[in-house]
Amino acid sequence: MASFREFRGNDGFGGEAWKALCRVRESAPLIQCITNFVSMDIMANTLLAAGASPAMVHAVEEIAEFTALSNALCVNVGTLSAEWVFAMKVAAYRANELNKPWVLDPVGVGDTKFRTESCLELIALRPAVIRGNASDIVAAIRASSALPPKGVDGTIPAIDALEAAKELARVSQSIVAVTGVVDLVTDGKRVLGVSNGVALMQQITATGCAVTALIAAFVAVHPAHSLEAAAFALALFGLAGEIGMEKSNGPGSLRVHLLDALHSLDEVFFQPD
Ligand SMILES: Nc1ncnc2c1ncn2[C@@H]1O[C@H](COP(=O)(O)OP(=O)(O)OP(=O)(O)O)[C@@H](O)[C@H]1O
Ligand SMILES: Cc1ncsc1CCO
Ligand SMILES: [Mg+2]
Repeated sequence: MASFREFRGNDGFGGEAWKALCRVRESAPLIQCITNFVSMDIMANTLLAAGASPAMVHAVEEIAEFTALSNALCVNVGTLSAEWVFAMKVAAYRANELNKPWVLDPVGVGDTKFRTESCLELIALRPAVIRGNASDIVAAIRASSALPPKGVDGTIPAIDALEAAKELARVSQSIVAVTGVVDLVTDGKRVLGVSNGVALMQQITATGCAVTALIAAFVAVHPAHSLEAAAFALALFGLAGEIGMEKSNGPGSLRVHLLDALHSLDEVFFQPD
C-alpha cells in the first residue's frame, strides 16, 4: 500500500504532515494564483482536492483588494507577458506589504532574456518559497550570477540540484524546493528530502505548477515554518500520485486518480512504511 515516507533526516513527520493537511481542510485558505494558462485547471482542482480555496485573479486593477483578501499568493511565469509580469510584481509587493506569504514558480527561467529578468525581479521581492524542477533551479542560480553561466573554456560547469537549491536559498533568502525523483527542500542549511511520488507525474502537464500552489496553501497555514510546510505539500502530492497510480493506466487516468486520492487522503496513509 502507498504510504507517507519519512523525510530523510527527520523521523516522525508523518503525523505532522497529517495535522498540516487537517489544518488546510479546516481553514480552507484562499490562494490567489497568477499562473499560466496551461496550469489553471489542474492547479485550481489540486487546491480544491486538498481543501483549499483557489482564485485565479491576475487583473492589476483587482490586485490591491484581492491580495488583501487572500491567505497566500502563488505566482507562476509559465505563459508570461509584460502586462502579467507587472501584475505579478504588484501582487508580490502587496503580499509583502500585508505580511502574507507568496511562492514563486520560475518556469523556464534562463530560456529567454525577458523570462530570466522577470524571474530575477520577482526573486528580489523575496518569495517565501521558490519551487522548480532541477533545470529551473540550476538556471535560476546561474542567472542570479552567483555562478558563472559558462566556464572560461565555454563549457557549463556541472552543478547538481541540491547544490543549486542551497545556493539559491542563500542568495534569495527564500526556501527553495527542487522536485524530481526525490524532492529537496532547503533554507540553504537544512535540507529535507521527500521521496513520495511516481515518475508518470512528469507526463501530466503542470503537476509541478499544481504542487507549487499546494505549497502556498500549506505555507498559508504554517507561515512561520515554510520549510516544513513545503515538504508536507510535496509529500502529500507525491503520496496522492502513488495512491492514484494503483488505479491508473497512463497519464490521463493518473490525473483524475491523483486528484481523487488527494481529496480522500486519511490518517491511515501517514504511518511510515
Ligand atoms: N521521477 C520521479 N519520480 C517520482 N516523482 C516525480 C518524479 N519526477 C517528478 N516527480 C513529481 O512530479 C511532480 C512534478 O515535478 P516536476 O519536477 O516534473 O515539475 P515541473 O517539471 O516543474 O512540472 P510542470 O512544468 O509540468 O509543472 C512533483 O510532485 C515531483 O515530486
Ligand atoms: C506546457 C507549458 N508551457 C508554458 S507553461 C506550461 C505548463 C508546464 O509548466
Ligand atoms: Mg518535469
